[in-house]
Amino acid sequence: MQLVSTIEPLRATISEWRRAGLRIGFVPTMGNLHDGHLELVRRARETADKVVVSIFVNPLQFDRAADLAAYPRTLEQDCERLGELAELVFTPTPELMYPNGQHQQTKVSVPGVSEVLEGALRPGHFDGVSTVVCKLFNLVQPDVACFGEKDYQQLALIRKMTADLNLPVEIIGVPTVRADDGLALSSRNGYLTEAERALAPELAATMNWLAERLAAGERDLERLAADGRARLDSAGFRTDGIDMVDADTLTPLTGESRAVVILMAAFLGKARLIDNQVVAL
Ligand SMILES: Nc1ncnc2c1ncn2[C@@H]1O[C@H](COP(=O)(O)OP(=O)(O)OP(=O)(O)O)[C@@H](O)[C@H]1O
Ligand SMILES: CC(C)(CO)[C@@H](O)C(=O)[O-]
Ligand code: BAL
Repeated sequence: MQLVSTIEPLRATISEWRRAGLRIGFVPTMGNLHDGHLELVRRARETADKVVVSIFVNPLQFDRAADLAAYPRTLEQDCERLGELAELVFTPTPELMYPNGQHQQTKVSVPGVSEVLEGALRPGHFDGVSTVVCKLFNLVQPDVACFGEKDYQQLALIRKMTADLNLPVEIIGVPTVRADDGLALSSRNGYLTEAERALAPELAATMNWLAERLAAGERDLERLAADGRARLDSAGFRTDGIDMVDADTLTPLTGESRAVVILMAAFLGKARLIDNQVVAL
């Protein structure tokens, strides 16, 4: 596996692969790789000849400075975990990605989806995500890119950006990888104390409970969200958001809606955990 941190050798390798007619798969990450990330890499492998993984803790998408400072950076361990699963790992610095500083950077902003739900809770977050992913797509020039369904709204944002800008990249969504007790794998799980980690599966359990009630025909969404919030808060979480919206449009349910997505976000100690589940209507 080739480790590259500047643009010139990245472009040289990509050009060589493209000239040889090889199909390039891409998995953007912020590092601290776990089995969820490896599943994305395996999925990319299935469809591509060469796989590129980027590891970049993108300052543009952090709305809290403390969150950015604390974010785990474990490059050596990440490269060991990847082994030969990827041909190239791209690890740019913030200076390389934003040479004129973050304020002077041209931004990509996806209307609608970037502003609601998680976008309203984390101002500027999704503009940071769409901007960095667009730049990474231009650098890596992948045929296909894999994103986790765990970040449901992010996946919707990337799909819309790719379609709206006619980017020649196929986007694949990969189902959430979970620990045996149901907790969605996340780099931020590492912030949990042992006691908090034992409590953490309650987030998925509460989500499943809401999903069952929806599947059984309950439609009072305000009541469901309030019940979910009460259950999480009494278990020791600080609920940040529980939303139930149209799974295709991320807007309020209508008579036309085919499925609802439950979007959960809650703080547990220092960690902000998210999860989601789609329920057919
Ligand atoms: N449990 C998981 N299952 C499947 N995909 C995942 C999982 N966790 C993260 N991903 C995906 O991996 C990609 C990189 O995500 P990222 O590096 O932010 O990891 P993360 O574990 O979600 O970290 P964070 O705690 O910051 O959210 C994204 O497409 C994300 O959706
Ligand atoms: C897609 C991404 C790598 C962009 O920085 C990030 O938002 C993530 O890790 O999900
Ligand atoms: N996994 C989404 C990236 C973030 O939380 O900043």
